[in-house]
Amino acid sequence: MIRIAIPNKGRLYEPTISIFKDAGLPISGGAESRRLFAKTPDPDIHILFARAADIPEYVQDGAADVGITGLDLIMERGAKVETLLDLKFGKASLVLAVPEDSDLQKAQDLEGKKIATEFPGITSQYFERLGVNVEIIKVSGACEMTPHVGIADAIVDISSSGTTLLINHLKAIDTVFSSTVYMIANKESLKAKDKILDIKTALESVLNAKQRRYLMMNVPEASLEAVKEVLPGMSGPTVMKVEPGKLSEESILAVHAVVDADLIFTIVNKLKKIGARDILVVPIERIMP
Ligand SMILES: Nc1ncnc2c1ncn2[C@@H]1O[C@H](COP(=O)(O)OP(=O)(O)OP(=O)(O)O)[C@@H](O)[C@H]1O
Ligand SMILES: O=P(O)(O)OC[C@H]1O[C@H](OP(=O)(O)OP(=O)(O)O)[C@H](O)[C@@H]1O
Ligand SMILES: [Mg+2]
Repeated sequence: MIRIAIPNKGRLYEPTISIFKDAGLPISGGAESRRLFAKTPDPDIHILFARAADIPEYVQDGAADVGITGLDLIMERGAKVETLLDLKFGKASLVLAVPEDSDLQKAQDLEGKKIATEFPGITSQYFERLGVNVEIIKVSGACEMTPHVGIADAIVDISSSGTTLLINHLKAIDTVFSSTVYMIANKESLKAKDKILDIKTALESVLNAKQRRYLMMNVPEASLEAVKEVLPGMSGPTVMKVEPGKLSEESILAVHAVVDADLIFTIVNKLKKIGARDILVVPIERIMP
């Protein structure tokens, strides 16, 4: 049996549910129902809902074999786990920020100052690395308020859009840590349970697919070589003969290819110019190389 701990609420909940669904492991009976456990279509794979911040510990201790949570939370706990895969969502930075009218411009200017944070571990490592002595004040929320009430001179806090800093008249002067969500595993479980790597492969296939599109088009046979030049494809395009219709004797081929999502705009324009038509761009659910 494999137990996967996933966030039970907050920003990471929905995208985690969604990637498991796309990976072919839809989770039935979500955390909205206040349940602690849920099932997947694989009778061997069970879900445990937990606070994102507690997941590194659960995985380290073996309460869960696999966990999905933010790299910042994993580092903060100093959890001894295997980091298997960057899932690329839940992007956020831990930034060092000071009041916007402050003269403090860089970490070195904070010698002897007070820093409020929800991440004392990562923050103290950051200042130690720079050889700057600071006093760390641990808070458990509303960190942005602390410089304005004399509790701290600066903060290290999560920033994503930057809106919260702006509203609270703070400016970031350095990035302390960049975080995304990771799949982690218990070290012993990883050695004993092969299926953990199958789960990793399934999640990886969803990430691969997100960056690609399936392109379908009809091409006059005479344009095939030109079309092939435009299509970078994973391997060469698939080419199929289209049965001639009643109205046209022209020899038409159906061409299919997988292409990089970032290149779609350029490629489709080129294809139109060299005679491709009936072009369809389709999302892909998973790609297993
Ligand atoms: N804008 C953001 N604010 C806070 N955390 C974020 C943000 N974007 C991504 N994250 C990541 O989400 C994780 C924190 O998730 P958590 O569920 O603890 O907080 P939350 O989504 O703010 O929920 P809540 O604070 O309501 O419990 C961290 O790994 C963090 O890096
Ligand atoms: O750069 P932004 O997009 O504004 O996001 C950053 C803010 O979001 C988080 O707070 P959250 O809303 O989770 O409230 P919390 O402090 O109660 O966790 C985080 O602690 C910052 O305050
Ligand atoms: Mg929060």
